Amino acid sequence: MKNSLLAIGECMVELSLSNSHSLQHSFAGDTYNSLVYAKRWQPEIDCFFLSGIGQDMFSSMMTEHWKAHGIEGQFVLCSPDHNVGIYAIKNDPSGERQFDYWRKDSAATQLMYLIEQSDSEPTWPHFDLVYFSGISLGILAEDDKSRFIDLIKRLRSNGSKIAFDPNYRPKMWSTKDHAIQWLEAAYSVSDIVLPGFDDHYDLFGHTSVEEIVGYCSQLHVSELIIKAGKQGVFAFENDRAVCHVPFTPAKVQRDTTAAGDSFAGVYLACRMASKDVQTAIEQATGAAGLVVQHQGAIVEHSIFDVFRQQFTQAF
Ligand SMILES: Nc1ncnc2c1ncn2[C@@H]1O[C@H](COP(=O)(O)OP(=O)(O)OP(=O)(O)O)[C@@H](O)[C@H]1O
Ligand SMILES: O=C(O)C(=O)C[C@H](O)[C@H](O)CO
Repeated sequence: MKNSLLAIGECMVELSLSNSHSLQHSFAGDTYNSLVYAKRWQPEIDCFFLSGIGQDMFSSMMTEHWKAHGIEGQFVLCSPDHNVGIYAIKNDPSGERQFDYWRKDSAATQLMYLIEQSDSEPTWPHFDLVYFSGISLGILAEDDKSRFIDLIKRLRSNGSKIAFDPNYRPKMWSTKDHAIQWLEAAYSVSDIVLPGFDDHYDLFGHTSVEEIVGYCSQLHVSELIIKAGKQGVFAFENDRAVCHVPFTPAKVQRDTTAAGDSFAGVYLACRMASKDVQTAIEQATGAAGLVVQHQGAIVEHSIFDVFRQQFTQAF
């Protein structure tokens, strides 16, 4: 059992409309969501979040949220003059989500400056697995993106395994080529990559799983998990097909926010607990199938735990 997981990225205030048309809030962000689901699936994993927060009211409420979810925030850095970001979820009648953001210049965008200024990196322990995403990179200034990739390289050369989800958000990139440049940099420093088929279709025009595998092979990705929507999930290890897990539609699709994040969190937690790739995908798709039935990124703990207990009995 590998025991420590570090996720790097941005957690924001999440706003969504409740049934009564009043606003409800929570705290979410793609890599943070994955961390919460990893912790819920394998509570024995020590889950750490690395980000920037501010001195605003929402920053303190956010760190309380982390504590309540068992997420260790001791490496988080506090900016004296930047606040945390906000996003709002809009759902269409089929539950597909769209986001509006208020995150420009948020504290998380200052991460590289905050790390360097605090000189905290030498104090970090070894992390068995480090997880980041295209959003973790996309929020950073151009120079900071290179420094971030260098940080990942250092963690990797110190023995951490690296996992990456492209989570392509077109608005974060000036052009597709800009996104591709950094996605390639991220793939080349990662061991496990979890792309959506749509990410590769939108960015490269890939229309088959084989094309995606061919592309990732050049970048030496050793564990490739392709989430291909209704075609299911395809797994490859060192370019060799390992398994295909078919899509099982949820009873209702209320809000697809964090479907991919919960998938990633549960998948990585299972792999850290030495489960094989197929079992990890089956458990991850099960968890994501629950998450889409609920509003917001993080499903209420009690509902999720009951689900996990019942679902994992079958394994
Ligand atoms: N309606 C659904 N029913 C069951 N499972 C679903 C449904 N929608 C998504 N999933 C599961 O979630 C996984 C990830 O979904 P998807 O690729 O749409 O996420 P995503 O676009 O990365 O989402 P996000 O960026 O919000 O996290 C799918 O591979 C599937 O296993
Ligand atoms: O879009 C982002 O940056 C977010 O992290 C918001 C959502 O929680 C996330 O996208 C869901 O995958």
